[in-house]
Amino acid sequence: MEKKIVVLPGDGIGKEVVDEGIKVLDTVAELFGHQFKYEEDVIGGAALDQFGIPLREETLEKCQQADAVLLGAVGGPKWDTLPGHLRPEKALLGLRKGLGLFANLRPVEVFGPVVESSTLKREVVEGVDVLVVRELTGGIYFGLKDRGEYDSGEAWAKDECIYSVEEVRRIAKVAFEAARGRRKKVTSVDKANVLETSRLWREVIQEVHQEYPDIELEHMLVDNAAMQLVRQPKQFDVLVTENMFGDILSDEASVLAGSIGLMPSASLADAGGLGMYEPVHGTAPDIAGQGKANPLATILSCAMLLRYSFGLEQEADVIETAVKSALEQGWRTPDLVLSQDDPKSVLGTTEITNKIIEYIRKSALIQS
Ligand SMILES: NC(=O)c1ccc[n+]([C@@H]2O[C@H](COP(=O)([O-])OP(=O)(O)OC[C@H]3O[C@@H](n4cnc5c(N)ncnc54)[C@H](O)[C@@H]3O)[C@@H](O)[C@H]2O)c1
Ligand SMILES: CC(C)[C@H](C(=O)O)[C@@H](O)C(=O)O
Ligand SMILES: [Mg+2]
Repeated sequence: MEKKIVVLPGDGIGKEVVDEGIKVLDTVAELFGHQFKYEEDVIGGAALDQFGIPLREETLEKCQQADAVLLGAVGGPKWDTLPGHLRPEKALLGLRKGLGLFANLRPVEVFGPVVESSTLKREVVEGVDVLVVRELTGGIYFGLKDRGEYDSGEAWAKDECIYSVEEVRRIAKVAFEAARGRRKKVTSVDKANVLETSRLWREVIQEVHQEYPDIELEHMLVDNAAMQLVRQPKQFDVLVTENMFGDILSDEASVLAGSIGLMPSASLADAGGLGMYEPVHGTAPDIAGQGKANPLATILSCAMLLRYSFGLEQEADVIETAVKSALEQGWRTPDLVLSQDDPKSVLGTTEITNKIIEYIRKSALIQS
């Protein structure tokens, strides 16, 4: 199979982890006889430094013509004082909107071997398998678009939260469809006791649910959901929510998995459309340049890329199994080690990737 992947490393650890993801994709391509062509471009702070804007029109066009996009992360202290429209993070929003990527899938799986990396009790997190379906191109992130912005020093600032019926309907369908292939339960998270957009959200979710009588639906207010997620996470199967709640709850859910460095994501458009794949975490300025960022979230995002954009199930499985094998054998990055007394073998970004590649090669050998 021949495919074109646009690679956008971004800033901070973005580049470090994306480099590792590409090594893994290259290994899979070699072993399974595929040809992946990469086209790299700058976005976020890197694009600001080079071109004076966080997202260039030609970058968006390149992505539109690609088969998939692999992204690291954007932002960092260097650009924190810039006005809103120049923030590196706006590049990400521009890409998501420009590519129509309204459905963000953030799986939260607790890998058995790293269950001790979670700060929560073993019996609470062991076996957790939640899919967060986050609406990605609506809500308060986009409401104020083209209507001006806050200038530091002004007496007030404003963000608008807007959702249309259609925006809610299409993400509801993604959630119910996903639940059909899982444990058949959807928890819709909103703030319907206060927000008008949440009242609309709840009504539309209920309406779409009529088409999915085989799926159990429950509604939960977001403050309670934040609490339930760490109190009793195994009650959740698919959790569907709006843009900002999904951002916050998915970072919170990373505590179940043991580290945000283990959390992959896929951002998808309508069925068959382009997909963008990125770790859930940011540019981690506190550890950037030290060779100790956990690349597994990006490597698992590459597996999602193969599965969702290229339909390469077996190749995706091989990557996921290799990640599990490396963890089972006790290999860890520093973020997964809670105590200095832990006897686990701690590896850097490149070293743990090399282990994953070793396991991928071994499993391909066994299968052939
Ligand atoms: N998708 C994105 O591009 C994205 C996502 C989140 C934050 N950001 C940006 O990143 C910058 C830093 O944000 P932040 O510090 O709030 O969040 P962050 O996710 O970058 O870091 C939070 C904490 O998690 C740790 N961490 C994150 N990823 C890790 C990894 N792979 N391995 C080991 N440890 C990891 C960091 O060291 C840090 O202690 C900000 O500019 C923010 O806007 C970008
Ligand atoms: C950097 C930021 C715009 C982004 C978001 O809020 O969506 C990030 O936190 C994420 O989770 O992908
Ligand atoms: Mg986030």
